[in-house]
Amino acid sequence: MMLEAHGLTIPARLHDVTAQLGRGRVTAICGPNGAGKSTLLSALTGLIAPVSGTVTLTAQPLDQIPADERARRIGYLPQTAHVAWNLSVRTLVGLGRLPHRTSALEDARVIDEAMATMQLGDFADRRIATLSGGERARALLARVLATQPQWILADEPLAALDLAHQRSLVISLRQLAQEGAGVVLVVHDLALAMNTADHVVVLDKGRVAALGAPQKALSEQVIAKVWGMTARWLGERGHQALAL
Ligand SMILES: Nc1ncnc2c1ncn2[C@@H]1O[C@H](COP(=O)(O)OP(=O)(O)OP(=O)(O)O)[C@@H](O)[C@H]1O
Repeated sequence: MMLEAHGLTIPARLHDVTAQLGRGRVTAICGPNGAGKSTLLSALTGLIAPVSGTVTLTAQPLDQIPADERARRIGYLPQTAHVAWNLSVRTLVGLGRLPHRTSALEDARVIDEAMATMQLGDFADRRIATLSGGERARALLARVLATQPQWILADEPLAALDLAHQRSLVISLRQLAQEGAGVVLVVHDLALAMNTADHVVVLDKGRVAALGAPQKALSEQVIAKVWGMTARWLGERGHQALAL
């Protein structure tokens, strides 16, 4: 039930990165710009191959898992919100069903559910090009949810969202983790990572700088070393804020 990176190396991007990600929990990948977060996430989906090292899913090398099965098991939300075709929201979300061969009725039920989770009910017939950045981000995430993957790997899924939609997405992602999904998020907001994640991987210049429970991996010492900032955690656990 693990998605594991073993000694991943991609020259100038990742250096000997080893990390174990578990299902049933939310993992945050944090680090400064250029630290290798997006590279690690796409290597974990199998989209880019390391020069050395391997990624395994439940102990099986990712490159030995057929592409359609991989697409069913791992849902990936890239950082860019570019959509090549000006589809309706419902059609876009429906693309998430492509790796499955289920009935139209079942597909429709799952698509409705994914759109409801992302509060897209009113947008079903709208064209993607007419949406705001945050609405588009929610539609792309609904497409990932429509796949019902065991793993959700999302690169900055909260960046374009307003406060209320951030909150509701965090609750949905935590709920999915509770139901057994492995949720892996690239997150810049360290307070969000501290309050939301069960496990944090901190990257710095392509290497793992810290790893573990958020209190440990995002300690004031780690923040000083990796981000070069003097910062102090305030507030109670689960509701912490970072004072700079
Ligand atoms: N396609 C590529 N070819 C070569 N180098 C790349 C490529 N994509 C990214 N890089 C470099 O690899 C390093 C890691 O990039 P990556 O996008 O993984 O960082 P990141 O931590 O996600 O950054 P950010 O917070 O800015 O999104 C950076 O130095 C970047 O310039």
